Amino acid sequence: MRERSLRRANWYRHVLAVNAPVALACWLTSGGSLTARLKAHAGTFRVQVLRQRPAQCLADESGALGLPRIGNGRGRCWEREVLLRCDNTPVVFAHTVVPMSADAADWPLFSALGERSLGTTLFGDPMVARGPLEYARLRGSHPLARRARAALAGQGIAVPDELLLYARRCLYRRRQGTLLVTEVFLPQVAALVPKTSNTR
Ligand SMILES: C=C(O[C@@H]1C=C(C(=O)O)C=C[C@H]1O)C(=O)O
Repeated sequence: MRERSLRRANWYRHVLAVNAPVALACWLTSGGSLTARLKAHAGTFRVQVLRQRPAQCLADESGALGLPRIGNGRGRCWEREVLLRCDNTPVVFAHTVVPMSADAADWPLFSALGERSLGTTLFGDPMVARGPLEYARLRGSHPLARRARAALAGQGIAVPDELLLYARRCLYRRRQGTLLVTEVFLPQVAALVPKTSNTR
């Protein structure tokens, strides 16, 4: 039972429940496209694709996606993981899953995104409905905390296992499809400042 709890997070509808530092709470609760907000805080912005592959949904994702509980309780999905980089500094580890059962017409651009931001396809499409944000504090044992730390380690950036990472997730719907985006905010995001209007 303890092993299962280490792989899951408690997801809350209100950001106060995770007691995030103020500098992070502003990012966790920001409305609209995260891509657009990050671009407003950086000279350069990049989506670095880490992987896009078939995978099993994480233990605390199947329910959010409305997938039936099968076998070990986790359904098959398409998984996309990226680092969002501002002025080449990784600031967000993003993990997106789409149920394998989805019709290709539900998310027509998802499989061929490459380094284009997923946000540009979600926020530009009137057929996409966005659900409420949920927030969590990820312990070091959570799979997404481990993957975020591993991604940063691959860039020569060490994040201590004991450092709590704050995340948010949002369920998107289009036609009959669902898509779950989880964004893990990395410590470096707190240092971002808005570009001034006369910044070139
Ligand atoms: C949902 C958005 O798309 C962002 C880009 C992602 C990607 O390209 O995989 C994933 C999550 C988001 O941080 C957004 O910009 O709000």
